[in-house]
Amino acid sequence: MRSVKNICCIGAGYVGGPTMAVIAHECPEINVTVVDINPERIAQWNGDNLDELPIYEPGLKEIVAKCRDKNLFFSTDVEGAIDKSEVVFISVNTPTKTYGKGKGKAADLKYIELCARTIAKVAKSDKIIIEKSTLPVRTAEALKSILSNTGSGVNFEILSNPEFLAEGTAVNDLMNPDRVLIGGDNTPSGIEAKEVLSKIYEHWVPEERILKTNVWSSELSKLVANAFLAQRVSSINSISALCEKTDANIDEVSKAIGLDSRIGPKFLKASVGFGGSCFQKDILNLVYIARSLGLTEVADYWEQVIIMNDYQKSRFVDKIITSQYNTINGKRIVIYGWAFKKDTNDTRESAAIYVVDALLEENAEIIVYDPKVSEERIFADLDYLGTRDSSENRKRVTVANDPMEITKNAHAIAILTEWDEFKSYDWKTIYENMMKPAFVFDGRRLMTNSNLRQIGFEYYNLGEV
Ligand SMILES: NC(=O)c1ccc[n+]([C@@H]2O[C@H](COP(=O)([O-])OP(=O)(O)OC[C@H]3O[C@@H](n4cnc5c(N)ncnc54)[C@H](O)[C@@H]3O)[C@@H](O)[C@H]2O)c1
Ligand SMILES: O=c1ccn([C@@H]2O[C@H](COP(=O)(O)OP(=O)(O)O[C@H]3O[C@H](CO)[C@@H](O)[C@H](O)[C@H]3O)[C@@H](O)[C@H]2O)c(=O)[nH]1
Repeated sequence: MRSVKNICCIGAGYVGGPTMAVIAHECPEINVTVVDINPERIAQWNGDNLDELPIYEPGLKEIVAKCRDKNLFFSTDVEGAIDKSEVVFISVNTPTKTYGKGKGKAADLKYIELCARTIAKVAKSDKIIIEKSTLPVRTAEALKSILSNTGSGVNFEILSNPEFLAEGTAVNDLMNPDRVLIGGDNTPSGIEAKEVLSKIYEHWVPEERILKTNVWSSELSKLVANAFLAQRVSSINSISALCEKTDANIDEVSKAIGLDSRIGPKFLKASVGFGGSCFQKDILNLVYIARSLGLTEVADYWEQVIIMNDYQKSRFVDKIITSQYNTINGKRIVIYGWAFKKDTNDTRESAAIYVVDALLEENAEIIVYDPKVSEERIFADLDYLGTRDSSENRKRVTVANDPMEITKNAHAIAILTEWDEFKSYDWKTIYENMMKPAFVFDGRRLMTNSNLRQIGFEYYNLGEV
Protein backbone atom coordinates (compact mmCIF):
# COMPACT_ATOMS: atom_id res chain seq x y z
CA MET A 1 0.00 0.00 0.00
CA ARG A 2 1.33 3.44 -0.85
CA SER A 3 2.59 5.49 2.06
CA VAL A 4 1.39 9.01 2.62
CA LYS A 5 3.92 11.71 3.41
CA ASN A 6 2.19 14.77 2.02
CA ILE A 7 -1.45 15.73 2.10
CA CYS A 8 -2.89 18.79 0.46
CA CYS A 9 -6.32 20.27 1.12
CA ILE A 10 -7.83 22.71 -1.36
CA GLY A 11 -10.01 25.15 0.59
CA ALA A 12 -9.00 26.71 3.91
CA GLY A 13 -12.51 27.27 5.20
CA TYR A 14 -14.64 26.05 8.09
CA VAL A 15 -14.05 22.43 7.09
CA GLY A 16 -10.60 22.47 5.46
CA GLY A 17 -8.93 24.47 8.26
CA PRO A 18 -10.07 22.51 11.35
CA THR A 19 -10.05 19.08 9.62
CA MET A 20 -6.50 19.45 8.41
CA ALA A 21 -5.34 20.90 11.73
CA VAL A 22 -6.63 17.77 13.46
CA ILE A 23 -5.04 15.43 10.87
CA ALA A 24 -1.71 17.25 11.29
CA HIS A 25 -2.03 17.02 15.06
CA GLU A 26 -2.80 13.30 15.06
CA CYS A 27 -0.40 12.29 12.27
CA PRO A 28 2.91 13.99 13.08
CA GLU A 29 4.74 12.10 10.32
CA ILE A 30 2.51 13.58 7.59
CA ASN A 31 2.98 17.07 6.18
CA VAL A 32 -0.36 18.77 5.68
CA THR A 33 -0.67 21.83 3.44
CA VAL A 34 -3.94 23.74 3.28
CA VAL A 35 -4.24 25.95 0.20
CA ASP A 36 -6.73 28.57 -0.85
CA ILE A 37 -7.15 31.08 -3.64
CA ASN A 38 -8.10 33.70 -1.09
CA PRO A 39 -4.80 35.31 0.02
CA GLU A 40 -6.41 37.17 2.93
CA ARG A 41 -7.73 33.96 4.40
CA ILE A 42 -4.32 32.33 4.14
CA ALA A 43 -2.66 35.40 5.70
CA GLN A 44 -5.09 35.14 8.62
CA TRP A 45 -4.28 31.44 9.11
CA ASN A 46 -0.58 32.38 9.13
CA GLY A 47 -1.00 35.47 11.32
CA ASP A 48 0.90 35.92 14.58
CA ASN A 49 -2.22 36.60 16.60
CA LEU A 50 -3.97 33.26 17.07
CA ASP A 51 -7.07 35.08 18.27
CA GLU A 52 -7.47 36.33 14.72
CA LEU A 53 -7.64 33.03 12.86
CA PRO A 54 -10.33 33.27 10.17
CA ILE A 55 -12.46 30.75 12.03
CA TYR A 56 -13.40 30.73 15.66
CA GLU A 57 -13.77 27.22 17.08
CA PRO A 58 -13.14 26.22 20.68
CA GLY A 59 -9.79 24.36 20.90
CA LEU A 60 -8.69 25.23 17.36
CA LYS A 61 -6.08 27.87 18.07
CA GLU A 62 -4.28 25.57 20.51
CA ILE A 63 -3.92 22.87 17.82
CA VAL A 64 -2.84 25.39 15.19
CA ALA A 65 -0.28 26.82 17.62
CA LYS A 66 1.19 23.35 18.16
CA CYS A 67 1.38 22.22 14.53
CA ARG A 68 1.69 25.31 12.35
CA ASP A 69 4.98 25.52 10.46
CA LYS A 70 5.93 22.08 11.81
CA ASN A 71 3.70 19.74 9.79
CA LEU A 72 0.77 22.07 9.12
CA PHE A 73 1.14 24.77 6.48
CA PHE A 74 -1.20 27.33 4.97
CA SER A 75 -0.38 28.58 1.50
CA THR A 76 -1.72 30.18 -1.67
CA ASP A 77 0.49 27.94 -3.81
CA VAL A 78 -2.33 25.63 -4.88
CA GLU A 79 -0.43 24.02 -7.75
CA GLY A 80 2.77 23.42 -5.79
CA ALA A 81 0.90 21.71 -2.95
CA ILE A 82 -1.07 19.47 -5.32
CA ASP A 83 2.08 18.48 -7.16
CA LYS A 84 3.91 17.23 -4.09
CA SER A 85 0.98 15.43 -2.39
CA GLU A 86 -0.10 11.80 -2.68
CA VAL A 87 -3.52 12.63 -1.24
CA VAL A 88 -5.55 15.71 -2.18
CA PHE A 89 -8.67 16.70 -0.26
CA ILE A 90 -11.13 19.01 -2.00
CA SER A 91 -12.89 21.11 0.60
CA VAL A 92 -14.09 24.10 -1.36
CA ASN A 93 -17.50 25.70 -1.01
CA THR A 94 -20.49 24.22 -2.84
CA PRO A 95 -23.16 26.91 -2.45
CA THR A 96 -26.65 26.86 -3.91
CA LYS A 97 -26.63 28.09 -7.51
CA THR A 98 -27.66 31.72 -7.91
CA TYR A 99 -28.01 31.64 -11.70
CA GLY A 100 -29.07 29.52 -14.64
CA LYS A 101 -30.48 26.00 -14.53
CA GLY A 102 -31.25 24.88 -11.00
CA LYS A 103 -30.97 28.47 -9.68
CA GLY A 104 -31.86 28.61 -5.98
CA LYS A 105 -31.83 24.81 -5.68
CA ALA A 106 -28.94 22.89 -7.21
CA ALA A 107 -25.40 22.93 -5.84
CA ASP A 108 -23.00 25.18 -7.72
CA LEU A 109 -20.10 22.95 -8.67
CA LYS A 110 -17.95 25.57 -10.41
CA TYR A 111 -15.36 25.62 -7.60
CA ILE A 112 -15.17 21.82 -7.59
CA GLU A 113 -14.69 21.67 -11.32
CA LEU A 114 -11.95 24.28 -11.15
CA CYS A 115 -10.14 22.15 -8.56
CA ALA A 116 -10.42 19.07 -10.78
CA ARG A 117 -9.03 20.98 -13.77
CA THR A 118 -6.14 22.34 -11.71
CA ILE A 119 -5.31 18.86 -10.41
CA ALA A 120 -5.52 17.45 -13.93
CA LYS A 121 -3.15 20.14 -15.17
CA VAL A 122 -0.59 19.90 -12.39
CA ALA A 123 -0.39 16.22 -11.40
CA LYS A 124 2.67 14.29 -12.51
CA SER A 125 2.24 11.30 -10.18
CA ASP A 126 -0.71 9.08 -9.14
CA LYS A 127 -2.98 10.62 -6.53
CA ILE A 128 -5.95 9.88 -4.35
CA ILE A 129 -8.50 12.66 -4.71
CA ILE A 130 -10.93 13.02 -1.85
CA GLU A 131 -14.27 14.80 -2.00
CA LYS A 132 -14.54 16.42 1.42
CA SER A 133 -17.04 19.02 0.24
CA THR A 134 -20.72 18.06 0.34
CA LEU A 135 -21.69 17.14 -3.20
CA PRO A 136 -24.70 15.93 -5.15
CA VAL A 137 -24.79 12.19 -5.59
CA ARG A 138 -22.73 11.10 -8.63
CA THR A 139 -20.37 14.11 -8.60
CA ALA A 140 -17.43 11.71 -8.42
CA GLU A 141 -18.37 10.67 -11.93
CA ALA A 142 -17.83 14.21 -13.21
CA LEU A 143 -14.54 14.47 -11.35
CA LYS A 144 -13.44 11.16 -12.83
CA SER A 145 -14.32 12.30 -16.31
CA ILE A 146 -12.24 15.48 -16.01
CA LEU A 147 -9.30 13.71 -14.37
CA SER A 148 -9.18 10.69 -16.63
CA ASN A 149 -9.05 12.72 -19.83
CA THR A 150 -5.73 14.43 -19.25
CA GLY A 151 -3.70 12.01 -21.37
CA SER A 152 -0.83 12.35 -18.89
CA GLY A 153 -0.87 8.70 -17.85
CA VAL A 154 -1.42 9.70 -14.20
CA ASN A 155 -3.95 7.57 -12.29
CA PHE A 156 -6.47 9.15 -9.98
CA GLU A 157 -8.57 7.30 -7.47
CA ILE A 158 -11.59 9.29 -6.32
CA LEU A 159 -13.04 8.87 -2.87
CA SER A 160 -15.96 10.48 -1.11
CA ASN A 161 -15.24 11.32 2.52
CA PRO A 162 -17.96 13.73 3.64
CA GLU A 163 -17.49 15.73 6.80
CA PHE A 164 -20.04 15.59 9.62
CA LEU A 165 -18.56 18.16 12.00
CA ALA A 166 -20.87 20.80 13.39
CA GLU A 167 -19.62 24.33 13.86
CA GLY A 168 -18.91 25.40 17.40
CA THR A 169 -17.91 21.83 18.27
CA ALA A 170 -15.71 21.16 15.23
CA VAL A 171 -12.56 20.14 17.08
CA ASN A 172 -14.37 17.78 19.41
CA ASP A 173 -16.41 16.31 16.54
CA LEU A 174 -13.23 15.73 14.55
CA MET A 175 -11.39 14.17 17.48
CA ASN A 176 -14.32 11.91 18.43
CA PRO A 177 -16.44 11.35 15.32
CA ASP A 178 -19.51 9.11 15.52
CA ARG A 179 -18.28 7.66 12.26
CA VAL A 180 -15.95 8.39 9.39
CA LEU A 181 -17.48 7.60 6.03
CA ILE A 182 -15.28 6.59 3.11
CA GLY A 183 -16.87 5.87 -0.25
CA GLY A 184 -14.94 4.51 -3.20
CA ASP A 185 -14.96 2.05 -6.03
CA ASN A 186 -14.91 -1.61 -5.16
CA THR A 187 -12.11 -2.26 -7.67
CA PRO A 188 -8.67 -3.36 -6.36
CA SER A 189 -7.28 0.18 -6.69
CA GLY A 190 -10.45 1.67 -5.17
CA ILE A 191 -10.27 -0.70 -2.20
CA GLU A 192 -6.60 0.16 -1.74
CA ALA A 193 -7.32 3.89 -1.82
CA LYS A 194 -10.04 3.49 0.83
CA GLU A 195 -7.53 1.61 2.94
CA VAL A 196 -4.93 4.39 2.56
CA LEU A 197 -7.40 6.99 3.78
CA SER A 198 -8.65 4.71 6.52
CA LYS A 199 -5.09 4.33 7.84
CA ILE A 200 -4.82 8.10 8.22
CA TYR A 201 -7.98 8.21 10.36
CA GLU A 202 -6.95 5.12 12.30
CA HIS A 203 -4.27 7.25 13.96
CA TRP A 204 -7.04 8.36 16.32
CA VAL A 205 -10.42 6.92 15.24
CA PRO A 206 -11.29 3.34 16.30
CA GLU A 207 -11.44 1.13 13.23
CA GLU A 208 -15.02 0.04 13.89
CA ARG A 209 -16.17 3.64 13.43
CA ILE A 210 -14.70 3.84 9.94
CA LEU A 211 -17.38 2.89 7.47
CA LYS A 212 -16.48 1.99 3.90
CA THR A 213 -19.17 2.11 1.22
CA ASN A 214 -19.49 2.62 -2.47
CA VAL A 215 -18.96 6.19 -3.59
CA TRP A 216 -22.61 6.96 -4.34
CA SER A 217 -23.86 5.77 -0.95
CA SER A 218 -21.28 8.00 0.69
CA GLU A 219 -22.22 11.11 -1.31
CA LEU A 220 -25.93 10.53 -0.74
CA SER A 221 -25.57 9.72 2.97
CA LYS A 222 -24.15 13.18 3.66
CA LEU A 223 -27.19 14.92 2.15
CA VAL A 224 -29.53 12.51 3.92
CA ALA A 225 -27.88 12.98 7.33
CA ASN A 226 -28.38 16.74 7.10
CA ALA A 227 -31.94 16.34 5.82
CA PHE A 228 -32.84 14.09 8.78
CA LEU A 229 -31.25 16.45 11.31
CA ALA A 230 -32.97 19.51 9.86
CA GLN A 231 -36.25 17.59 9.66
CA ARG A 232 -36.11 17.01 13.41
CA VAL A 233 -35.68 20.74 14.02
CA SER A 234 -38.54 21.60 11.68
CA SER A 235 -40.71 18.92 13.27
CA ILE A 236 -40.20 20.24 16.78
CA ASN A 237 -40.59 23.83 15.57
CA SER A 238 -43.93 22.95 14.00
CA ILE A 239 -45.01 21.57 17.38
CA SER A 240 -43.78 24.74 19.12
CA ALA A 241 -46.47 26.66 17.23
CA LEU A 242 -49.04 24.16 18.44
CA CYS A 243 -47.79 24.50 22.02
CA GLU A 244 -48.37 28.24 21.91
CA LYS A 245 -52.01 27.61 21.07
CA THR A 246 -52.64 24.81 23.55
CA ASP A 247 -50.84 25.63 26.81
CA ALA A 248 -48.47 22.72 26.25
CA ASN A 249 -44.79 23.46 26.83
CA ILE A 250 -42.38 22.59 24.02
CA ASP A 251 -39.48 21.58 26.31
CA GLU A 252 -41.78 19.23 28.20
CA VAL A 253 -43.00 17.73 24.94
CA SER A 254 -39.40 17.39 23.64
CA LYS A 255 -38.33 15.66 26.81
CA ALA A 256 -41.34 13.36 26.85
CA ILE A 257 -40.83 12.18 23.28
CA GLY A 258 -37.03 12.20 23.43
CA LEU A 259 -37.00 9.73 26.30
CA ASP A 260 -38.37 7.15 23.89
CA SER A 261 -35.10 5.48 22.94
CA ARG A 262 -36.38 5.05 19.39
CA ILE A 263 -36.68 8.84 19.05
CA GLY A 264 -33.77 9.98 21.24
CA PRO A 265 -33.25 13.39 22.89
CA LYS A 266 -30.97 15.21 20.44
CA PHE A 267 -31.97 17.87 17.92
CA LEU A 268 -35.33 18.49 19.56
CA LYS A 269 -34.66 22.04 20.73
CA ALA A 270 -37.25 24.45 19.39
CA SER A 271 -35.75 27.63 17.96
CA VAL A 272 -36.39 30.62 15.77
CA GLY A 273 -35.29 28.40 12.88
CA PHE A 274 -32.23 26.51 11.82
CA GLY A 275 -29.45 28.34 10.03
CA GLY A 276 -25.92 27.54 8.97
CA SER A 277 -24.32 27.01 5.64
CA CYS A 278 -25.42 23.40 5.24
CA PHE A 279 -28.97 22.43 6.16
CA GLN A 280 -30.88 24.60 3.70
CA LYS A 281 -28.34 24.18 0.90
CA ASP A 282 -28.16 20.42 1.24
CA ILE A 283 -31.93 19.92 1.45
CA LEU A 284 -32.48 22.17 -1.56
CA ASN A 285 -29.95 20.02 -3.34
CA LEU A 286 -31.69 16.79 -2.31
CA VAL A 287 -35.03 18.22 -3.43
CA TYR A 288 -33.52 19.26 -6.75
CA ILE A 289 -32.02 15.83 -7.35
CA ALA A 290 -35.29 14.06 -6.47
CA ARG A 291 -37.29 16.38 -8.73
CA SER A 292 -34.80 15.99 -11.59
CA LEU A 293 -35.22 12.23 -11.30
CA GLY A 294 -39.01 12.55 -11.52
CA LEU A 295 -39.58 11.77 -7.83
CA THR A 296 -42.06 14.60 -7.22
CA GLU A 297 -43.51 13.22 -3.97
CA VAL A 298 -40.05 12.68 -2.52
CA ALA A 299 -39.03 16.22 -3.47
CA ASP A 300 -42.22 17.73 -2.00
CA TYR A 301 -41.74 15.78 1.22
CA TRP A 302 -38.27 17.17 1.90
CA GLU A 303 -39.08 20.66 0.67
CA GLN A 304 -41.56 20.92 3.52
CA VAL A 305 -38.61 20.99 5.97
CA ILE A 306 -37.50 24.31 4.46
CA ILE A 307 -41.04 25.67 4.24
CA MET A 308 -41.54 24.98 7.96
CA ASN A 309 -38.22 26.68 8.76
CA ASP A 310 -39.25 29.82 6.87
CA TYR A 311 -42.61 29.74 8.63
CA GLN A 312 -40.91 29.62 12.03
CA LYS A 313 -38.88 32.77 11.28
CA SER A 314 -41.87 34.71 9.98
CA ARG A 315 -44.03 33.53 12.90
CA PHE A 316 -41.41 34.93 15.28
CA VAL A 317 -41.41 38.28 13.49
CA ASP A 318 -45.23 38.38 13.59
CA LYS A 319 -45.11 37.79 17.33
CA ILE A 320 -42.75 40.75 17.81
CA ILE A 321 -45.06 43.00 15.82
CA THR A 322 -48.44 41.89 17.19
CA SER A 323 -47.25 41.92 20.82
CA GLN A 324 -46.22 45.55 20.43
CA TYR A 325 -49.69 46.74 19.44
CA ASN A 326 -49.21 45.91 15.76
CA THR A 327 -46.53 48.49 15.11
CA ILE A 328 -42.79 48.60 15.57
CA ASN A 329 -42.37 51.70 13.43
CA GLY A 330 -39.52 53.73 14.98
CA LYS A 331 -39.24 51.36 17.95
CA ARG A 332 -35.79 50.49 19.25
CA ILE A 333 -35.27 46.74 19.08
CA VAL A 334 -32.13 45.18 20.49
CA ILE A 335 -30.92 41.98 18.84
CA TYR A 336 -28.90 39.65 21.04
CA GLY A 337 -26.98 37.30 18.77
CA TRP A 338 -26.31 37.22 15.05
CA ALA A 339 -24.40 33.91 14.58
CA PHE A 340 -26.49 30.94 13.44
CA LYS A 341 -25.70 29.16 16.71
CA LYS A 342 -23.51 29.79 19.73
CA ASP A 343 -19.73 29.35 19.81
CA THR A 344 -19.17 30.24 16.17
CA ASN A 345 -18.62 33.45 14.25
CA ASP A 346 -20.36 31.96 11.21
CA THR A 347 -23.52 33.77 10.17
CA ARG A 348 -24.41 31.96 6.95
CA GLU A 349 -28.19 31.53 6.68
CA SER A 350 -28.56 32.69 10.27
CA ALA A 351 -32.18 33.25 11.29
CA ALA A 352 -31.09 36.66 12.63
CA ILE A 353 -30.51 37.97 9.10
CA TYR A 354 -34.06 37.23 7.99
CA VAL A 355 -35.70 38.31 11.22
CA VAL A 356 -33.90 41.67 11.20
CA ASP A 357 -34.61 42.21 7.53
CA ALA A 358 -38.32 41.72 8.20
CA LEU A 359 -38.21 44.05 11.23
CA LEU A 360 -36.52 46.71 9.09
CA GLU A 361 -39.34 46.39 6.58
CA GLU A 362 -41.63 47.47 9.44
CA ASN A 363 -39.39 50.52 10.03
CA ALA A 364 -37.94 49.39 13.34
CA GLU A 365 -34.66 50.80 14.61
CA ILE A 366 -32.24 47.91 15.16
CA ILE A 367 -29.25 47.60 17.47
CA VAL A 368 -27.27 44.37 17.23
CA TYR A 369 -24.88 42.80 19.67
CA ASP A 370 -23.05 39.54 19.06
CA PRO A 371 -19.94 38.55 21.00
CA LYS A 372 -18.12 37.06 17.98
CA VAL A 373 -19.56 38.55 14.80
CA SER A 374 -18.03 41.69 13.31
CA GLU A 375 -19.94 44.81 12.25
CA GLU A 376 -18.64 44.35 8.73
CA ARG A 377 -20.11 40.82 8.56
CA ILE A 378 -23.51 41.93 9.84
CA PHE A 379 -23.82 44.66 7.22
CA ALA A 380 -22.53 42.33 4.50
CA ASP A 381 -25.27 39.82 5.43
CA LEU A 382 -27.99 42.46 5.25
CA ASP A 383 -26.66 44.04 2.08
CA TYR A 384 -26.49 40.62 0.41
CA LEU A 385 -30.27 40.27 0.68
CA GLY A 386 -30.64 43.36 -1.47
CA THR A 387 -33.88 44.39 0.23
CA ARG A 388 -32.71 48.01 0.51
CA ASP A 389 -29.66 50.19 -0.18
CA SER A 390 -26.62 49.48 1.91
CA SER A 391 -26.65 53.15 3.03
CA GLU A 392 -30.19 52.63 4.32
CA ASN A 393 -29.08 49.50 6.25
CA ARG A 394 -26.30 51.55 7.86
CA LYS A 395 -28.73 54.31 8.77
CA ARG A 396 -31.24 52.00 10.41
CA VAL A 397 -28.99 49.40 12.05
CA THR A 398 -26.34 49.98 14.69
CA VAL A 399 -23.84 47.33 15.69
CA ALA A 400 -22.70 47.71 19.27
CA ASN A 401 -20.00 46.37 21.59
CA ASP A 402 -21.72 46.98 24.89
CA PRO A 403 -24.74 44.72 25.43
CA MET A 404 -26.01 46.63 28.47
CA GLU A 405 -25.67 50.19 27.19
CA ILE A 406 -27.79 49.46 24.12
CA THR A 407 -30.80 48.47 26.17
CA LYS A 408 -31.30 52.10 27.25
CA ASN A 409 -34.68 53.23 25.94
CA ALA A 410 -35.14 50.02 23.98
CA HIS A 411 -38.69 48.80 23.47
CA ALA A 412 -37.80 45.17 23.00
CA ILE A 413 -35.00 42.62 22.99
CA ALA A 414 -34.98 39.64 20.63
CA ILE A 415 -32.67 36.76 21.54
CA LEU A 416 -31.66 35.07 18.29
CA THR A 417 -28.50 33.12 19.24
CA GLU A 418 -28.12 31.05 22.40
CA TRP A 419 -24.83 32.60 23.60
CA ASP A 420 -24.28 31.57 27.24
CA GLU A 421 -23.20 35.05 28.27
CA PHE A 422 -26.73 36.42 27.73
CA LYS A 423 -27.91 34.38 30.71
CA SER A 424 -25.45 36.05 33.06
CA TYR A 425 -26.48 39.63 32.26
CA ASP A 426 -27.95 41.85 34.94
CA TRP A 427 -31.53 41.63 33.68
CA LYS A 428 -32.85 43.86 36.48
CA THR A 429 -30.72 46.73 35.20
CA ILE A 430 -31.73 45.91 31.64
CA TYR A 431 -35.37 46.16 32.69
CA GLU A 432 -34.76 49.54 34.31
CA ASN A 433 -32.98 50.74 31.17
CA MET A 434 -35.85 49.88 28.85
CA MET A 435 -39.09 51.57 27.84
CA LYS A 436 -42.16 50.04 29.47
CA PRO A 437 -43.70 47.63 28.89
CA ALA A 438 -40.31 46.01 28.28
CA PHE A 439 -40.53 43.06 25.89
CA VAL A 440 -38.17 40.10 25.55
CA PHE A 441 -38.73 37.75 22.59
CA ASP A 442 -36.72 34.64 23.25
CA GLY A 443 -36.14 32.76 20.01
CA ARG A 444 -33.88 30.24 21.71
CA ARG A 445 -35.70 29.53 24.98
CA LEU A 446 -32.46 30.67 26.58
CA MET A 447 -34.01 32.43 29.55
CA THR A 448 -36.56 29.73 30.35
CA ASN A 449 -35.38 29.23 33.90
CA SER A 450 -34.78 32.88 34.72
CA ASN A 451 -37.22 35.18 36.40
CA LEU A 452 -37.80 37.67 33.61
CA ARG A 453 -41.56 37.80 34.22
CA GLN A 454 -41.03 38.43 37.93
CA ILE A 455 -38.68 41.29 37.11
CA GLY A 456 -41.50 42.80 35.09
CA PHE A 457 -40.72 41.89 31.49
CA GLU A 458 -43.33 40.91 28.95
CA TYR A 459 -41.55 37.67 28.17
CA TYR A 460 -42.34 35.60 25.06
CA ASN A 461 -40.68 32.21 25.24
CA LEU A 462 -41.00 30.47 21.90
CA GLY A 463 -43.04 27.29 22.24
CA GLU A 464 -45.12 28.11 25.30
CA VAL A 465 -47.82 30.52 26.25
N1 LIG B 1 -19.20 24.50 7.41
C1 LIG B 1 -19.47 23.31 7.88
O1 LIG B 1 -19.73 23.15 9.06
C2 LIG B 1 -19.46 22.10 7.00
C3 LIG B 1 -19.53 20.83 7.59
C4 LIG B 1 -19.50 19.72 6.76
C5 LIG B 1 -19.39 19.86 5.39
N2 LIG B 1 -19.33 21.10 4.84
C6 LIG B 1 -19.13 21.19 3.39
O2 LIG B 1 -17.73 21.42 3.16
C7 LIG B 1 -17.54 22.28 2.03
C8 LIG B 1 -16.72 23.50 2.43
O3 LIG B 1 -17.49 24.23 3.36
P1 LIG B 1 -16.83 25.40 4.23
O4 LIG B 1 -17.86 25.80 5.22
O5 LIG B 1 -15.48 24.99 4.68
O6 LIG B 1 -16.67 26.53 3.09
P2 LIG B 1 -15.85 27.89 3.18
O7 LIG B 1 -16.51 28.84 2.26
O8 LIG B 1 -15.62 28.27 4.61
O9 LIG B 1 -14.41 27.50 2.59
C9 LIG B 1 -14.18 27.15 1.26
C10 LIG B 1 -12.85 27.75 0.82
O10 LIG B 1 -12.52 27.23 -0.48
C11 LIG B 1 -11.80 28.24 -1.18
N3 LIG B 1 -11.81 27.93 -2.61
C12 LIG B 1 -12.85 27.93 -3.48
N4 LIG B 1 -12.44 27.55 -4.71
C13 LIG B 1 -11.11 27.29 -4.61
C14 LIG B 1 -10.13 26.84 -5.54
N5 LIG B 1 -10.45 26.57 -6.80
N6 LIG B 1 -8.86 26.70 -5.11
C15 LIG B 1 -8.52 26.95 -3.83
N7 LIG B 1 -9.42 27.38 -2.90
C16 LIG B 1 -10.70 27.54 -3.28
C17 LIG B 1 -12.54 29.51 -0.82
O11 LIG B 1 -11.73 30.64 -1.04
C18 LIG B 1 -12.85 29.26 0.68
O12 LIG B 1 -11.86 29.82 1.52
C19 LIG B 1 -18.94 22.58 1.51
O13 LIG B 1 -19.25 21.66 0.50
C20 LIG B 1 -19.83 22.34 2.71
O14 LIG B 1 -21.13 21.98 2.35
C21 LIG B 1 -19.34 22.22 5.61
O1 LIG C 1 -32.21 21.01 18.38
C1 LIG C 1 -31.73 21.84 17.59
C2 LIG C 1 -30.48 21.65 16.96
C3 LIG C 1 -30.02 22.62 16.07
N1 LIG C 1 -30.77 23.73 15.83
C4 LIG C 1 -30.26 24.74 14.87
O2 LIG C 1 -29.90 24.08 13.67
C5 LIG C 1 -28.83 24.77 13.03
C6 LIG C 1 -27.71 23.82 12.69
O3 LIG C 1 -27.09 23.38 13.88
P1 LIG C 1 -25.94 22.27 13.91
O4 LIG C 1 -26.38 21.11 13.15
O5 LIG C 1 -25.57 22.06 15.32
O6 LIG C 1 -24.73 23.04 13.21
P2 LIG C 1 -24.03 22.92 11.77
O7 LIG C 1 -22.64 23.41 11.95
O8 LIG C 1 -24.88 23.55 10.74
O9 LIG C 1 -23.91 21.34 11.50
C7 LIG C 1 -24.77 20.64 10.61
O10 LIG C 1 -24.34 20.81 9.27
C8 LIG C 1 -22.97 20.38 9.04
C9 LIG C 1 -22.62 20.75 7.62
O11 LIG C 1 -23.03 19.82 6.69
C10 LIG C 1 -22.88 18.89 9.32
O12 LIG C 1 -21.55 18.45 9.08
C11 LIG C 1 -23.30 18.61 10.76
O13 LIG C 1 -23.28 17.20 11.01
C12 LIG C 1 -24.70 19.17 10.99
O14 LIG C 1 -25.07 19.02 12.36
C13 LIG C 1 -28.42 25.89 13.99
O15 LIG C 1 -29.00 27.10 13.58
C14 LIG C 1 -28.99 25.44 15.32
O16 LIG C 1 -29.26 26.50 16.18
C15 LIG C 1 -31.97 23.93 16.45
O17 LIG C 1 -32.64 24.93 16.24
N2 LIG C 1 -32.43 22.97 17.33
